[in-house]
Amino acid sequence: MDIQGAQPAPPLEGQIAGSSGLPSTSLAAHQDAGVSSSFINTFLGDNPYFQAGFGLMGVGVGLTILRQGLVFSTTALRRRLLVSLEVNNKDRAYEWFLAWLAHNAQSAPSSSSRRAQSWLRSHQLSVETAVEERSNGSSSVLFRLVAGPGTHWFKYDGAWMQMKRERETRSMQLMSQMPWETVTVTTLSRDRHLFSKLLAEARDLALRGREGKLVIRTAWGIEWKPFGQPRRKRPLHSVVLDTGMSEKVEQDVKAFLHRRKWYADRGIPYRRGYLLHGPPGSGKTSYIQALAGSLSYDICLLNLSERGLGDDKLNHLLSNAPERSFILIEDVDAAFNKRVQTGEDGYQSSVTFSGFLNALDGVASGEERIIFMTTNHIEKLDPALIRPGRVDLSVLVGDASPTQARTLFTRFYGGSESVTAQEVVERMGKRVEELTTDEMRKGRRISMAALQGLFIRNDAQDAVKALPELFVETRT
Ligand SMILES: Nc1ncnc2c1ncn2[C@@H]1O[C@H](COP(=O)(O)OP(=O)(O)OP(=O)(O)O)[C@@H](O)[C@H]1O
Repeated sequence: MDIQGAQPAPPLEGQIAGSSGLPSTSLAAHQDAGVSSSFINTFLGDNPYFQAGFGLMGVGVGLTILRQGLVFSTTALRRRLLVSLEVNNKDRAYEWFLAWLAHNAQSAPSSSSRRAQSWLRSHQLSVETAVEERSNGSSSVLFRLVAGPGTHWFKYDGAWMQMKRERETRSMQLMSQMPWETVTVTTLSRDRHLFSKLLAEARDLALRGREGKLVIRTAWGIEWKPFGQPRRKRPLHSVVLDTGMSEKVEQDVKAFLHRRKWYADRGIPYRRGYLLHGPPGSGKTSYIQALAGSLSYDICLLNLSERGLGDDKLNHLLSNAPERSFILIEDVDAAFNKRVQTGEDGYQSSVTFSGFLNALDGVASGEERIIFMTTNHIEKLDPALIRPGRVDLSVLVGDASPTQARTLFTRFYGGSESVTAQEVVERMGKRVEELTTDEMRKGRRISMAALQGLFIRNDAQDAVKALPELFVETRT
């Protein structure tokens, strides 16, 4: 092939003029225009660089339009076909959902629950450590693998779901100093009804784990957070108080709980304060925990010496305790006996005595509130603290009375099927009561905690023998 012949002839001025369609007389007049037109044509039509630039630009624009079209149609499709659920770690459902997912991941797919077949499709896992208490009192530490930050897939009730766990690393929750986290679950729109089922299952699983358990919360900044795993409830009758005392407190709390409307009708703040005072080891704390458990209440443990706790935070915490919970302030005498609260390390808390009094009965107090305070030294308490309205019922929980000692003995060693064994226990129980009465006449006492220790260490006969040695002179 003749390559020369195939090349276009170089353009001539005449050809350009001719091609413009002008008569030859106007050629001179339009010479300038012809020159520039020729220049543009040369530049646009024949310059390979310019042609390539235009081509590239065209391709770029085309691609951008295509991409935007794709984004647009994907978004539209997502909107129509997919549905997402977002839960952040401020919400209680967050923990429930992760625990539910971990639970099903461990038991699937041979799980007895066919509906909740779910398992993690991911290599990004986080560990959660839990302490499991067994019915015989022993406990073991369990590691549960939960979905870590990243993308995971699971199947629930026949529907595939994508779960994205994201952690915000640049900002922290102000009070708890925990990072913000979000879980987004996405599935097909037609399966949206599964979200509420799934959340209900997660909630039920969490609550089932708490059934028969007592949740103890402590303050984290201005929030109440569970402290450790829920504990097994202690039966109320296992805390042996002096005759009628347990019933007195229990009935008072129950009566209060039934009088919500009565308080509202009279415009009285719906709150009640209890003070349990007495020597160490007499069962004050155990009783409050057992009572909370028997009423299906939780405990919010408030430490007034806590670093960083000021009047404002205290006020907020007391006004925003979770529903169905007792606020427990232990050793309240230690906190304010000099009206300045000093921690063991010399740290002085910024909670002031007047701030505490205001928080107890200030205007900001929340709806229902039950506060229990304990002390070993009621005489050290400021009268302002124990006046009615702040403390409505004050109960002395003392050292073991003869009846208490005998009841505790029977609880430890009784319960035999055999009549003769029961008789022996009964006889020895009476002996414990006599011994205790004798010692008390001499002005000597024993705490319930010491009795419990004695009964744990010895069999019935040895316990009765060793009993007199444990009495101490009455405390002044
Ligand atoms: N009345 C009681 N009945 C049964 N057990 C008791 C009783 N009193 C104390 N105990 C046992 O003694 C231990 C200590 O009890 P607890 O902490 O409740 O006493 P406390 O009065 O709150 O003591 P402190 O004033 O030192 O805080 C617990 O293990 C508890 O089981």
